[in-house]
Amino acid sequence: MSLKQLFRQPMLRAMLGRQHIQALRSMTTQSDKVLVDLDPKTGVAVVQMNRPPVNSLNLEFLSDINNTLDKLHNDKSCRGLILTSSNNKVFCAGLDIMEMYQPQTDRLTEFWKTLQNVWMNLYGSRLATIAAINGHSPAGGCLLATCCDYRIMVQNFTIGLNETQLGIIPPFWFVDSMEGVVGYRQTELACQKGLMMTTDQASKIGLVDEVVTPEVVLQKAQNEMVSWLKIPDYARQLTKSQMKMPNINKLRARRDEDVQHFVNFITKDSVQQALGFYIENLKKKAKK
Ligand SMILES: CCCCCCCCCC/C=C/CC(=O)SCCNC(=O)CCNC(=O)[C@H](O)C(C)(C)COP(=O)(O)OP(=O)(O)OC[C@H]1O[C@@H](n2cnc3c(N)ncnc32)[C@H](O)[C@@H]1OP(=O)(O)O
Repeated sequence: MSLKQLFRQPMLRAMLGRQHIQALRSMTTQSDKVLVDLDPKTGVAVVQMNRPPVNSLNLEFLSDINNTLDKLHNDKSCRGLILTSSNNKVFCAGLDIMEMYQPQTDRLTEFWKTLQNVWMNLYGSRLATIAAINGHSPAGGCLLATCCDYRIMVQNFTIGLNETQLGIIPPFWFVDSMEGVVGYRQTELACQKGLMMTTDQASKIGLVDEVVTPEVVLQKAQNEMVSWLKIPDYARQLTKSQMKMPNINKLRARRDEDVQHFVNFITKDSVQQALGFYIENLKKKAKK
């Protein structure tokens, strides 16, 4: 959907109002892939991922997400962030597989470093963060959701860290993110088996906090945010940082090693072959 079409959507217009559409327009001049609407009254920013067709995370999109997070973190009026998608079937399809297939090493390295930055920036955000998961959320999409403080997901979609099913290994910080939400045992099951869970299954293990219908997902996220923002920021932020810093420091200490592992792993012939088959199947499935 084009930006013009997006702005014309009655639901979006009603939800945001004229003033916000204006703010959204001015920020989209910086990136049309990440749409931001910061409500000056509440301090809540709705951030819509908008990279058609499926919000897959390539280097440029990740950089845009990172820049958006930086801007919001530097804006003192901003206290909360709701992360969602402009595509009402796919929240985020995870990493752009094309970044990993037959890659140039420099770009692959930059890609992974940027993903690490996004993770640290969102996972450790000073803002109260809520994922309004309005579509499928595999792999890197699930990672973004688990970076947030709270998850509200629309029924009848799927979510999970499915890397092992693709013959790849979820990095330790993907696993740490998941473990922080659902605990060790459920993470072990979910990650080793590469489980893609339905919204209901994810809700049963606590991977999502609320299951809702598509029409109300953003309103529910706004309502939930009100309760988070009733807590004094310093108390909430310090509590969050106390809980999240150990994992962030773990990645900081092993950043270069993690990049090296990723590059070595992805460039293996066997992994390239597996990715090639996977892409072929995705394309076949998309054509059907
Ligand atoms: C010792 C230590 C070693 C460390 C090693 C590290 C290893 C690396 C770890 C990296 C981790 C990876 C995490 C990832 O995120 S990998 C990506 C995983 N994502 C997926 O598998 C999702 C695949 N997509 C889907 O299942 C579906 O597309 C969907 C999201 C459910 C949406 O379905 P849909 O029916 O609405 O859309 P569809 O027709 O399938 O797709 C439309 C077009 O989009 C293309 N596409 C889909 N997903 C991706 C993607 N992730 N990347 C790039 N392109 C994607 C799809 O091919 C269609 O394209 P086209 O129209 O045919 O051109």
